[in-house]
Amino acid sequence: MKIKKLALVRHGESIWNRENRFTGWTDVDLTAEGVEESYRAGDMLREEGLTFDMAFTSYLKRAIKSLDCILDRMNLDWIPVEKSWRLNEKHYGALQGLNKGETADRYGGELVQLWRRSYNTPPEPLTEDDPRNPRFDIRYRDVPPDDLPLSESLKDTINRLMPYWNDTIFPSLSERDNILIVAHGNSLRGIVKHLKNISDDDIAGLNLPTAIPYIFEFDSDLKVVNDYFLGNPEEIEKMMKETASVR
Ligand SMILES: O=C(O)[C@@H](COP(=O)(O)O)OP(=O)(O)O
Repeated sequence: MKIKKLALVRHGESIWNRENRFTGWTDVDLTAEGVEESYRAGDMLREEGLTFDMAFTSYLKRAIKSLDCILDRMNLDWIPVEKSWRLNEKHYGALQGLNKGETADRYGGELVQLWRRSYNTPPEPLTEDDPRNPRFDIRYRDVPPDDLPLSESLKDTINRLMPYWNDTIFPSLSERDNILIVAHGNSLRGIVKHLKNISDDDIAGLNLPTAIPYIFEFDSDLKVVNDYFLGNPEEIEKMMKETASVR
């Protein structure tokens, strides 16, 4: 039986990850460590003997540049890459740019955790005239304006992600052997929730560390038969705890 593989990788550390700020759709770059850990992710995938026929990423440079680093280390710079705004991070609304720890001090840790990890509750939206409204950003000019968010819950993120998963990413697995998605903490949590049928409550407990490949194996009927992270389980556990906290 031919096993097909999907690798999910959250981008390497971004400048706002380092500064502990809510990022969402803000297009911040990688730190030097973020570049290094993305290269390391490429090494891990190569050493695992994996190769990919196609890759998908978001419209945000922290994911695009991480993907480039991974493909570079795998000598796969040539494979087709498709970008979609639907793989962007959850839109963090008016929280974007704020320090996560300071926001918890101001509003209380519980409310901040609700904004970060609840399934249904979006943060306060940006105002329509906020210069950060994605309608003012040329990269989204082909997206129907009503589809562009001013804030999102995980549920909203999944709702805009699933059409792309169902119409493009998942069908590509029928034609290809292995595919790679480099995206974001919350957009990838949406994909994992779907693939593992995780409940709305339990998905709050999944915290994906930066640049750690998460592999899903599919049988010939494209049913998930196995999933595992690459790397040292104890270190990954520690990184997940760090991702979960607001510091
Ligand atoms: O938008 C952000 O701040 C982080 C996730 O933050 P949390 O939901 O973990 O607070 O997204 P990413 O760095 O994966 O693009």
